[in-house]
Amino acid sequence: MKAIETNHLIKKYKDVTAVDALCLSVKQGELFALLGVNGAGKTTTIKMLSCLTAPSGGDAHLLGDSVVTAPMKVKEKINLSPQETAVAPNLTVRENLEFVCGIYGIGKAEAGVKAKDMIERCSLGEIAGKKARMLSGGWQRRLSIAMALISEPEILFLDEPTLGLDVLARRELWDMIEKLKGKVTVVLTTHYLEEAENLSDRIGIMAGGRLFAVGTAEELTKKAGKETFEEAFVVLCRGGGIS
Ligand SMILES: Nc1ncnc2c1ncn2[C@@H]1O[C@H](COP(=O)(O)OP(=O)(O)OP(=O)(O)O)[C@@H](O)[C@H]1O
Repeated sequence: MKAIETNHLIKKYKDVTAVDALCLSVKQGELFALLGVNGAGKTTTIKMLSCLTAPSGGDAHLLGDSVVTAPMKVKEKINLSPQETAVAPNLTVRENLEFVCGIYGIGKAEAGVKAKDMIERCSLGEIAGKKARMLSGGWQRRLSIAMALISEPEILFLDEPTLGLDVLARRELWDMIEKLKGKVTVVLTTHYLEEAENLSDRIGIMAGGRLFAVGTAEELTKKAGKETFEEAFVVLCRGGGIS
């Protein structure tokens, strides 16, 4: 069974078609990057797949369940770390993790164990007692991802996980995401070509709500007849008529 299978998925906002008949398939355990220019439809795609917004047409199945007819079942299997880091500023890192456990109905004792485990897994030990508002952007993003992982999702969506981070913080976050490879299916959106190239198993290039090309960075570079992935990205986007 595929982790994600979309069938002509569409989202329209009045006269704007944000996502236009998207057909995409992601394997279980795969790290898939959705790459595209501003307004390409990446966030809208993630929002439909994580049941935050209903499609205007088409459907998507996540591990066999439809976002249209079985969104509650889908929600049990997925989680999302949104573009705007959603941490409670006045709670410590540990308290944020325990708070999320509470949302999932996990009792206090188990929440403590889970939070401790997540602090270890995500290497948050040195900041576990700090209030979230005192953390740098990079640490806040790491906490946000840890909070999304605590429900043990089979599919994790990361919307622009390293947006605005410095080079070092980005590399640290990459290490964290890399560790999830093969264990959790990850779909991330990004503007950074090197992020998609370094982290992902496959890349989908979106523009104007449509998916123009899918493949490994190497395959896409070859397909475009270019030396570098950056050159290939430009060619593939222009080929889609969005230069
Ligand atoms: N709630 C909304 N109401 C109206 N239009 C919207 C809404 N959300 C998105 N759009 C439009 O849909 C299109 C796709 O937007 P989306 O945010 O999905 O793109 P994106 O690829 O994530 O862009 P970015 O990289 O800038 O975040 C854009 O034209 C955007 O203006």
